[in-house]
Amino acid sequence: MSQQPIQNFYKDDVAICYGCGKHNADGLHIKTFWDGEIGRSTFTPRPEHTAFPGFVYGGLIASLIDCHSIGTAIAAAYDAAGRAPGTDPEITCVTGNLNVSYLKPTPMGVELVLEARIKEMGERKIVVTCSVYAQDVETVRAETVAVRVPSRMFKKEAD
Ligand SMILES: CCCCC/C=C\C/C=C\C/C=C\C/C=C\CCCC(=O)SCCNC(=O)CCNC(=O)[C@H](O)C(C)(C)COP(=O)(O)OP(=O)(O)OC[C@H]1O[C@@H](n2cnc3c(N)ncnc32)[C@H](O)[C@@H]1OP(=O)(O)O
Repeated sequence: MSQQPIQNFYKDDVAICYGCGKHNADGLHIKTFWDGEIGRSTFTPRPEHTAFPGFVYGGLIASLIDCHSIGTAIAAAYDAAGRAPGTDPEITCVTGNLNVSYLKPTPMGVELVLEARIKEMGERKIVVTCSVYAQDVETVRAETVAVRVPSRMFKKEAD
């Protein structure tokens, strides 16, 4: 298991994502630990993440899956290239597709565990599956298409 989450290696000037940017003070700070096979993450929803009494808002869960799956794709892509995370040239992905199945209501008040795996590793397209567990019960399952993009693609012209 990597000691540091992949998000620690995102470049400072772009690490402002609401879900996982270390420089977004109001963000969720989702962290992905990749062990070469599985990307793992944990998150304990706060009261403001409630959907209805006692249960977690599905949009919050989709956000957790989104950034964790993209983080898993990026970590796995560095691995597949035989490179240490964060080394140049930077590997960056965006979400092309996010498909979430809510299997059971997800309870508030417990730590959620996310496990993500690589289903397909292409040149540009990386397909990631992800399950969310609450007290060892799988409540949500998702499949995400991560698409590799040039890391400077979305930078502002002035930068
Ligand atoms: C929104 C800006 C984000 C900018 C980020 C940039 C830098 C950040 C740098 C470091 C940060 C590090 C990590 C990122 C941190 C957080 C991630 C948060 C996740 C998000 O919150 S991110 C926001 C939501 N996200 C978007 O805002 C995407 C808008 N969109 C586009 O920018 C294009 O639409 C794009 C690039 C997706 C594709 O455009 P394209 O022209 O490059 O793609 P192309 O046709 O060449 O396809 C190549 C292969 O991807 C497959 N493919 C393409 N699109 C697909 C789709 N929609 N569904 C399923 N598969 C798809 C094809 O089937 C083909 O597959 P194959 O190779 O197998 O043939």
